[in-house]
Amino acid sequence: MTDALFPRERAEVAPGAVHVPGWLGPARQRELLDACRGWARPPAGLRTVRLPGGGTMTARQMCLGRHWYPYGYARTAVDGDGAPVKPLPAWLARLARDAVRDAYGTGGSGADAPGTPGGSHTAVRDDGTYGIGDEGTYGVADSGAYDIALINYYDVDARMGMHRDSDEKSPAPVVSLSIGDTCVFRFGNTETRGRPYTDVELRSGDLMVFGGPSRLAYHGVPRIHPGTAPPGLGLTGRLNITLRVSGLD
Ligand SMILES: O=C(O)CCC(=O)C(=O)O
Ligand SMILES: [Fe+2]
Repeated sequence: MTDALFPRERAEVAPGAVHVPGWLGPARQRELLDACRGWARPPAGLRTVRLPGGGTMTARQMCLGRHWYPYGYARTAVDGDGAPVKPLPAWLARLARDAVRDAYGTGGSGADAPGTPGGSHTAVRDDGTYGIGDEGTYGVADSGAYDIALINYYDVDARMGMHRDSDEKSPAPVVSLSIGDTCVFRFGNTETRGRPYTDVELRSGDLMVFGGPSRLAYHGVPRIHPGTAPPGLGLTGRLNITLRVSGLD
């Protein structure tokens, strides 16, 4: 009921960090969920990530394109079963580009309406670069294609501590897609793990893009709200897909 009274709107959480609620429609969420179930199977499937300090991450993870481990990228699951990482499909790389366009433009057409132009104020320029207004390209202009996906699965008790996505060489924005249970996503600043930060509720289908001045901001997931996934989706817990440009050869 609250949804109907107060529709959630696109919001710039920090400069270059944009939340687009409901960007993925129900059909697109189900497609992504099905794809994730396939990628989660071995080889190089879902794994528990061990941290150098001896702890483990509570969110379990799998990767496409390149394998992320603390703290770098490899072509094989070096801290898992050692198998070659699965390729990032072209459709997922295109989805990332569309996400950047829609987050930094004004069209908000959503991923269920492919090809819908972003509107007269779209931030996609003639030379193919993006930006909010005239503030800059936020690192997209010179970047190559989106070539990495990190996919995190959170059960009810999983969290992610405040960290920066800093193992990529490209300044291109990080694209984050959420499926399943709602979470609290904490978006902070580039200096410290602490305040100031903004807590954003990410629900199934929501998009977050963070680039430009926010590309290296600390962020984390302090909490999952159990049982909040859309009833028809058939997922217990939360999946998050972050898409990145590696800038690696
Ligand atoms: O689950 C999320 O929303 C954030 C994931 C994240 O920060 C990461 O994979 O680096
Ligand atoms: Fe991150």
